[in-house]
Amino acid sequence: MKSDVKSQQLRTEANRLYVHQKFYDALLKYNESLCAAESESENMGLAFANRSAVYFEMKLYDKCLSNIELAKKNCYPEKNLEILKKRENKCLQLLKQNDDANQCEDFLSSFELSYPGNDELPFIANCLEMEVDSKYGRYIVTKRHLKVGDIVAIDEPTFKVIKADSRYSTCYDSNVFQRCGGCMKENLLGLIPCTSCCRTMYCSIDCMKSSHKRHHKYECEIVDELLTSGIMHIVVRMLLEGLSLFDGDIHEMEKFLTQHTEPMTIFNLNSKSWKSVEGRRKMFLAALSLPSCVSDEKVDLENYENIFMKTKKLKGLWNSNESFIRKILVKLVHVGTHYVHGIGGWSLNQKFNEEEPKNPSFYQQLNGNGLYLFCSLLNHSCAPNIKRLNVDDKVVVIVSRPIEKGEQLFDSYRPNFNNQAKTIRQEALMKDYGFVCDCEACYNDWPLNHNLNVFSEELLEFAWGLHEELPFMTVADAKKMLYKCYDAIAQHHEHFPSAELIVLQECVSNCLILITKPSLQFP
Ligand SMILES: C[S@@+](CC[C@H](N)C(=O)[O-])C[C@H]1O[C@@H](n2cnc3c(N)ncnc32)[C@H](O)[C@@H]1O
Repeated sequence: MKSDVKSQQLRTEANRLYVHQKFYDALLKYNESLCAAESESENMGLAFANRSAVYFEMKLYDKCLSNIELAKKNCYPEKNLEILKKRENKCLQLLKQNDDANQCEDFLSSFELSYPGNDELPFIANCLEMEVDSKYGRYIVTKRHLKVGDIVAIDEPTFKVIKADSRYSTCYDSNVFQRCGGCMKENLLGLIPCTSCCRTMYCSIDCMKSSHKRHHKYECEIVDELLTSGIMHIVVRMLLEGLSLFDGDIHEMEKFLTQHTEPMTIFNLNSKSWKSVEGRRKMFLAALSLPSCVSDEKVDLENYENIFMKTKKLKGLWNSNESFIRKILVKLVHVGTHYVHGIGGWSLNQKFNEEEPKNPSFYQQLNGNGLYLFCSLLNHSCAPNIKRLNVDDKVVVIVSRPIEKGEQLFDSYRPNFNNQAKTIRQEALMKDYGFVCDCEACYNDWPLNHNLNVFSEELLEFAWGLHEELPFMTVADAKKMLYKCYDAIAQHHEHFPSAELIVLQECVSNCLILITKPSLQFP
């Protein structure tokens, strides 16, 4: 429920954080205060104005000006206008002097495909193809030799949701107050609130309108429950976005799905048609075509039924076609449980602390969950030959060991062979994915970390030294070291699995994560 009293309280808390120069936490609180403000209340204007003060301090003059505009348009009290005007003038002067360099960064520009893209799917290298057999089901092979470090796909989520995750954030729900609920993009916390709920913000009116149409009109009243429901949120989101492709008509949706039963994968799609309803329907079909990994009986829909009963709209939907909704939910729960990947990223005020573990991956937080149709086709090996890297909401697929022409690309669904005993890995893979793993690590009983071979003490020392130094390196140095690691892994590949190569692989992961570290850090 929107509440001016709550909004005022939150703004007071934010002001306190601002005074102590805790600008990141202050912005989160101002955003929370904005979300809580009742419509046409001066609390909106005041929160936008105070947010502009934070941006001013951070020398983000463009953002400062746009927030002053928002304050003026949203009931900022006339009597205080002079203060805003002063800030605006100062801002305009300073903007002339220095370019606003601290805009949101385009990390993807550091990552481009290493080979020409597929004609229909330009984000997948044209050397990759899908094959099918009775052992693996569908899988991805390469039609050319791939080198360590090659980028072979930059996959986009077909469906995605923000996740409220308190693990590494300073403020519970911080994702909600720093990412757009529609496109999920980070925009330095310069968001506008949903007009109805207190837990959704957007980067623009366009994102707000499009989200409302696709899912938020159903989710708005139960957004708190959904945000903390884990996989349930993306399952419900997939159903609602699917439904929006049939203008909310569940019977039309059922008719369409009954007529289109042929399995589909991303390789049946053409990215040029993705914005059209026809294209989106095909994407929805591709999501529904993902095979179930465990039996349908294991899916319990009680929580789903409960959540549908919480709002009039969802209850009406459920009651209008319960048997079909149950059927499709079972399918989507399989998809949500076995195919959805976490979307990770850096916080805007994450700093390395000497006392914390020196592993950059520790500093990424979980921002959301996404369904990636290309990555969904990657089978498992306990010794994978690719690595997935989150860049914004995309997944960049990078070759981590040389792959010969005709060989399969393997991801890893579990801890790798060197980090977990074979029996534990195999049991988990059987339980969760229903197959017996006979990857080269399982087949050859490759050892755990402490029993790995060492072929060069010198290289091992170099690798460990780098591992220690990496968290404190600049992004430019991390980029240089990344290529050094790629070269060393390629050069000594025949020694795999050895301690040196395993440590170097971890250095590669850490270098890659460091490259996506935002240069702007809020205090
Ligand atoms: C994420 S999907 C991978 C794509 C899948 N092969 C398909 O046809 O859509 C996971 C499923 O693929 C199969 N799979 C994955 N890795 C495998 C492996 N190493 N050996 C056998 N089957 C595997 C299992 O059936 C598993 O439940």
